[in-house]
Amino acid sequence: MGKTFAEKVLGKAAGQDVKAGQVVTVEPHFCMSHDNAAPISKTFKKIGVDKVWNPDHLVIILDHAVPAPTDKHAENHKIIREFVKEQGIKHFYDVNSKGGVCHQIMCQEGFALPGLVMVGSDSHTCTYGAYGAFSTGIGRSEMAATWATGKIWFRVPESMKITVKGSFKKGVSAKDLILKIIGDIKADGADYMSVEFHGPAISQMSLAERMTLCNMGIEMGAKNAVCPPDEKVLEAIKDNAKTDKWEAIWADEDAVYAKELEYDLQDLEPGVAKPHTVDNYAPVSEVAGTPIHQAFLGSCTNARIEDLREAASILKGKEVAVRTIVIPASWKVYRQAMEEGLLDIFLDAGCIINNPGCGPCMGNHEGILAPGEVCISTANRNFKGRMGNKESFIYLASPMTVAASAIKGAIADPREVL
Ligand SMILES: CC(C)[C@H](C(=O)O)[C@@H](O)C(=O)O
Ligand code: SF4
Repeated sequence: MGKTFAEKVLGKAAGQDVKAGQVVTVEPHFCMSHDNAAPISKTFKKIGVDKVWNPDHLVIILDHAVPAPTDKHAENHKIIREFVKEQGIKHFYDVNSKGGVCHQIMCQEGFALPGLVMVGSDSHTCTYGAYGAFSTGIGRSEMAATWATGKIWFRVPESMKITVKGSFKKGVSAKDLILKIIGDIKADGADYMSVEFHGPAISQMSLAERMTLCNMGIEMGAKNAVCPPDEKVLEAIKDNAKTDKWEAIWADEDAVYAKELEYDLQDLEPGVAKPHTVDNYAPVSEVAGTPIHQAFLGSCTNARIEDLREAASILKGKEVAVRTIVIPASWKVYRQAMEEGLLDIFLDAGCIINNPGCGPCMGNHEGILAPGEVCISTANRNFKGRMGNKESFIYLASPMTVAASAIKGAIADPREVL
């Protein structure tokens, strides 16, 4: 009987033949933390060991509130810098022009690699599945213990196979697909499962699109989400892989799945997640005309160069009707957008551009909403209070839908402006 991706990768890491349901202990390859490395370092100290098991396996990226918006944030960053120095951690991305949103940096800088087991103290660590890694978010105490021991246990997850065929129609993108899937199976539809994306449409997708899909795996409860490590992945990592310990691993043809779903992109239209849950799906046509006060084009879900290009294609030569905040996923993306003239398009349209980081995605700074305000956002969560105020409303959508809505001042179908 064939094996799933999760069974193969965790089996390899554990050095034994494993099946879903079995518990394994493995050494994760990279352990990612962001601003929460400060509380993790405090827990780590309490464990009673002086040094992390291997500083080269730790990656720390400041992104959640950068530059520090309050003295509390500044103190956190200071604690992290001291810890990084004390432990000799070389993979540290401080508040400078090499950084950006943690998940973007992990993929862009060659940490996300096929067949690696990776953990992060952030729920969207599942993003690295776009590069064929088994990657998952863990809690802070668990991260502290992993830093100390170099070990973590997992129950090998059951798997869900999502096969996608067809190609995106004009104005429709990977974000519309993942919002639709989550709307169909709901926030707990893939609880503790390894979600594998298969099919010809996935091969056609860029790594940016695959990252958008895998990024939102956690919003349907998945343990991890993953795409095949094909030629596109191998090409992307060939010059910057941070280790040679990776291996292109994929599920067997005859693997056994707990659940199987199929989507045809021909049937897909632009969609949104309505307030206040990510699985509250509606086709954009159903909510078109809803007035908005702010548009946000950013976050680890949708702020790569491909996303910015799509938004710019709609904003070019137009003017936004509401405040529109653009935050490229990293400084590398920022620079590329600058060179391609996209930043000029955004500025000419009246958008503002903030420094790469999480920005207002989880309500830390740079775009908090007022009571009663409505925001359309390319991020991945729309829970009550997520952007800083419990009386505000967030619609999640694709970069194209966000751009079209910014121009209208109300939720709009991008197909009407393209
Ligand atoms: C702050 C962090 C732990 C959190 C997460 O785990 O995802 C955040 O990034 C989010 O998107 O809600
Ligand atoms: S951009 Fe948003 S979702 Fe992504 S890591 Fe930052 S806060 Fe979390």
